[in-house]
Amino acid sequence: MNKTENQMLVIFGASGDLTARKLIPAIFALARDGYLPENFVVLGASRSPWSDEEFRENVVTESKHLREKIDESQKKMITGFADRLFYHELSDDQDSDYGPLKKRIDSLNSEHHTDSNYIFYLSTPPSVYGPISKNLHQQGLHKEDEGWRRLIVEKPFGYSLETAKKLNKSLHQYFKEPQIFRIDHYLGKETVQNLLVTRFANSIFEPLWNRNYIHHIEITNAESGGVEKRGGYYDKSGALRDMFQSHLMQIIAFVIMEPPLNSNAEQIRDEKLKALKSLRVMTDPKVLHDNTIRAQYISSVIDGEKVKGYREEADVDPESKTETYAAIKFFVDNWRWAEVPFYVRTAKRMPTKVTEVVIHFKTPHHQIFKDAGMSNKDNKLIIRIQPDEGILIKFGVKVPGQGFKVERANLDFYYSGLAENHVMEAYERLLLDAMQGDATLYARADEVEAAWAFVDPILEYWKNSDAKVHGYSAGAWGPENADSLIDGVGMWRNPSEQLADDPGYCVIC
Ligand SMILES: NC(=O)C1=CN([C@@H]2O[C@H](COP(=O)(O)OP(=O)(O)OC[C@H]3O[C@@H](n4cnc5c(N)ncnc54)[C@H](OP(=O)(O)O)[C@@H]3O)[C@@H](O)[C@H]2O)C=CC1
Ligand SMILES: O=C1O[C@H](COP(=O)(O)O)[C@@H](O)[C@H](O)[C@H]1O
Repeated sequence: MNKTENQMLVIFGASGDLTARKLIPAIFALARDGYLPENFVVLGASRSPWSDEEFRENVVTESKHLREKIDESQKKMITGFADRLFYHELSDDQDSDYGPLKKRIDSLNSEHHTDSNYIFYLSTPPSVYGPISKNLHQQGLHKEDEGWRRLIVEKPFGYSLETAKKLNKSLHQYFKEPQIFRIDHYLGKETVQNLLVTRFANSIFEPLWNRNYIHHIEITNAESGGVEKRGGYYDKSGALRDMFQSHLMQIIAFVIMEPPLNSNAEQIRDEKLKALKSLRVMTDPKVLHDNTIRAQYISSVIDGEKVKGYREEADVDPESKTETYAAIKFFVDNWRWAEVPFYVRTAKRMPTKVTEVVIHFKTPHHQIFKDAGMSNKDNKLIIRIQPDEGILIKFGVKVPGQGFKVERANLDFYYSGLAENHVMEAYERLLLDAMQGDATLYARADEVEAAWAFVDPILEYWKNSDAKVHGYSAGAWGPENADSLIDGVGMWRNPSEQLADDPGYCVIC
């Protein structure tokens, strides 16, 4: 295990939703599981006029988010944990606020022996990432003379290629690239990391991982929830910016990248960058028309309850054209993937919450059992990212008895079946990595820009053309024409069922 040095975590946006819902529960879990160093404190900073005590109550002792995640035996640890939390009020986020903030950091550092090692976590609206970094720089808090200094930046990272470049430029004025950790919580998911292991640690997969054996690849990211309380943010963003540009592009990069020289952060990120740069950027309106679909959920009844349509959600423009469903077909212009189509869809208000990658293999060139019941779409590798994290392989077996009747069979693996099956939450894993200075699972500046370079023309096309915003009933698998995108190769897999329920003989369950 890497060493976690004594340190202080300074969270900007400490009074916000993310801090209470994800960050503090993740830090608590790290403390509970013995991952924190001996000397460790959290300093929350935001404009709400809270005391240390109020901060501790709001995010720890009275927090429903933390209580939901822990059992009776862990409740005893809460008080000791809360004592490691402090709060500093920024009066109105003025430059003049940062002198007093620096003093507070210095005094906590001497009192708690955090060895001048600081992580600054930007969990504020993106518009203040630049100003906060500038102020930290002005106070000399970027300098690594005594301890080290790191900056974690939340998503969204930019709104377009241009704004992402501007943000990178602005952050690079104040911090060096190796100090900057751009978070993408999907990279913290165990099964996303397992994509690399599946591919590069198994000689039964890697030799097949190319255009010679793979027919097409399908990725589904579905959420059953709607926009919840984030209508204001989401209406300016949409599914392509919110999920595709970040999380799905990272998954795509892991699926298509070449083997890195080793598992070091820079080697992996170099290969991801090369992979993202090899996506065929679509600019021709006809190509964009034929290969992209956008849609919005419309009001419907789910389990006897009426569910609002997207345009009726709070803080959403009643005439909004923002997509809550996006499906994109694309190609990758390199030797490994030439002519292999990729189909990726992401949406809110689908029948279930699921994320999976499906590798569809080609049929054997010479088929001696084609009249024996084996359809040509039967060899699949399904990598289930969430829920029921695991892997399923589908292949043909002979039905016992006379003759050669072929049926599909499943071979599956579930993380839940492992004796050691504690799957770390994404934020736990990523925070621990940043505490240890490991940037492998964080996005680099050039990667983020490469992802935007692919997405930008689609957004531009949707904004400027009259490309239709289709409707789909909340709780359905997208608009009626969703299948038209993929019908050249079959149908979208229905991922509603648990992996094990997928039809086929269960060979090892
Ligand atoms: N919530 C979530 O599930 C997710 C959030 N994110 C990202 O995390 C970040 C925070 O999100 P979330 O917690 O939901 O947002 P909230 O609106 O709940 O919180 C924002 C926080 O920033 C503080 N803040 C607002 N304006 C300023 C300012 N000018 N200077 C300093 N602090 C400011 C607010 O506190 P105060 O008013 O007291 O200053 C508050 O603590 C955003 O970038 C979001 O996109 C990413 C993924 C998921
Ligand atoms: O970043 C985001 O992710 C969530 C989905 O995350 P998951 O881990 O629950 O799959 C999404 O709901 C949100 O809109 C988006 O901003």
